[in-house]
Amino acid sequence: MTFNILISDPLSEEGIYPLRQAEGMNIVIDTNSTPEELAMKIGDYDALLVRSQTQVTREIIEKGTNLKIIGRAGVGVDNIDLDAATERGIIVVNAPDGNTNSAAEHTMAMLMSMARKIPQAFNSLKNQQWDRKAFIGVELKNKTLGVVGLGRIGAEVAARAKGQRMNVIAYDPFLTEEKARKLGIDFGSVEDVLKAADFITVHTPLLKETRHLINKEAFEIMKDGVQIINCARGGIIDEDALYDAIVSKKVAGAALDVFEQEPFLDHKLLTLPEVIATPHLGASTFEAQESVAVDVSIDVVSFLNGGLVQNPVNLHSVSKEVMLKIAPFFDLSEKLGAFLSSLSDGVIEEVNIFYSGEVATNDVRPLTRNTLKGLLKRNLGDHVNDVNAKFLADRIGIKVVENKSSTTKGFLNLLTVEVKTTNGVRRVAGTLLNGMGARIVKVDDYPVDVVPEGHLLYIKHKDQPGAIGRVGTLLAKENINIAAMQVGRTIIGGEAIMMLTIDKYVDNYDVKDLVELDDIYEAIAIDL
Ligand SMILES: NC(=O)C1=CN([C@@H]2O[C@H](COP(=O)(O)OP(=O)(O)OC[C@H]3O[C@@H](n4cnc5c(N)ncnc54)[C@H](O)[C@@H]3O)[C@@H](O)[C@H]2O)C=CC1
Ligand SMILES: O=C(O)C(=O)COP(=O)(O)O
Repeated sequence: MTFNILISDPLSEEGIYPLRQAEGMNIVIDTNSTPEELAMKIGDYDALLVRSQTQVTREIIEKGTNLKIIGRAGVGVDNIDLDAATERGIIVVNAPDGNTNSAAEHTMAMLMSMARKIPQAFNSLKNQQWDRKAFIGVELKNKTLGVVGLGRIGAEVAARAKGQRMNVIAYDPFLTEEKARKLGIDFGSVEDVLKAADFITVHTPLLKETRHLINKEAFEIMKDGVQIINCARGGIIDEDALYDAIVSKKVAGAALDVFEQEPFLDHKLLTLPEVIATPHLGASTFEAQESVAVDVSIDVVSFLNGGLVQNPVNLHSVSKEVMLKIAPFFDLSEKLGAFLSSLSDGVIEEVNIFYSGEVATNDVRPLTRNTLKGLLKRNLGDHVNDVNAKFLADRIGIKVVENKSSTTKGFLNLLTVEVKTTNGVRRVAGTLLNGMGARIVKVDDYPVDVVPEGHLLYIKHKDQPGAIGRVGTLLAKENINIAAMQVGRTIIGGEAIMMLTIDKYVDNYDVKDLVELDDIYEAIAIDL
């Protein structure tokens, strides 16, 4: 059997050795096609291998009628429409470890070049200027580096910065005090990091939550003269806000490897002398390119030959028998996890999943993985799936416990998920109603009956006349329309909760005025 493989971004020739060596692989390297040309020819291929430049859009995926696997020789999969791939049953694999070191080294190179104005000085010298006054830099020693996103690359950067005798403070939703202590760094909220740092470097994926994480408001709370690095993804920093912050002298320097729109030839940030930049070179070393290409090539060969893959991004792997019995619970389990990821705050330490009733007689591990996927997706993005969710939870240090029982408290089946964080315990329970789909039936100790979909608002309030009216009035002022509402309480006149389904996406900031009301204790936006 012969498989047609298309490589549409430049990959290391040494790295694709596993593909070249495997039998039956017809490899075509074509790195010059326009998106239209790619869409025309993709139907001929079984596998597509890319880096960050090829935009693997829904259109391309839908035209890939023979496509079985997409290999991303690198980390970020934001150039691949994962939903479209999953819908078409196309597995996406990436190479998450191969370029960590290179990206961390590039970040340090950018940090040092920026601090000592090396690119600017070099340019001046090339223009036949011997100018020693214009390029006075700052030392790194004893300065504070703020790291936003302490995953693989962020952690490597933190370790290197300590080698430069810098103090490091980091924020990551999965960073605990204990972990920070072990790494010899400080930890705090995003605000703490932004306020304390002389240099700030971001290392998160580009997600809904991280888009413009560094915006006008963020710049305002930073130290005067702060310097910024982005070697992660364009879009994490709001480029217009960065431009204004540099012009106003709030920000003294910026080192950028990635941009909101790539590639480009002209960029207004590059007109500022404080900005140094590289054209997305973080992973561009011989070592990293060989390593990531080897990793995806091995996965592509293995997958096309019916084997397992090491780095699946969207694979749903359950046996047929298990699938038949538990498949109806997949969506509910993911939504319970997603619900709790919004409801709970603090660092997640433990997840307890209680399976009751008939569902508990099955192997429920795929449901557990799906719950974890829902729970972790908010911070880790779309590369979390039911295959890698447990692995990621383990890696982060989250204890996961499955409990089974026959007691269902009146329901045929009941799934209860409980999350312990550094700030307390939160719980949500759901069931499948015969012929009526999924329902959330309990939030913490409060009974409710809520369809787990769309835009929800959880509000905890004092059970007294007028509370509901005040919430309605305030939401109306914000032009937020209520589509459905549920109230739950355990005792009359005590604490109670409202679960609202609303017509548009809001975040916690949009509903912050609710908690200013005397009888409202919590207001949390939940998007399912
Ligand atoms: N410039 C380049 O050529 C390269 C860029 N990258 C990019 O670097 C970034 C980091 O990559 P890795 O470290 O491998 O990923 P990773 O998945 O190991 O780490 C990302 C970390 O960001 C954290 N995070 C998520 N949301 C957050 C938030 N709102 N605030 C703070 N932290 C948050 C996650 O908890 C996770 O620990 C990615 O965007 C990746 O695409 C990676 C390699 C090369
Ligand atoms: O791995 C990543 O996320 C990167 O950004 C590297 O991108 P590249 O493969 O060099 O186009």
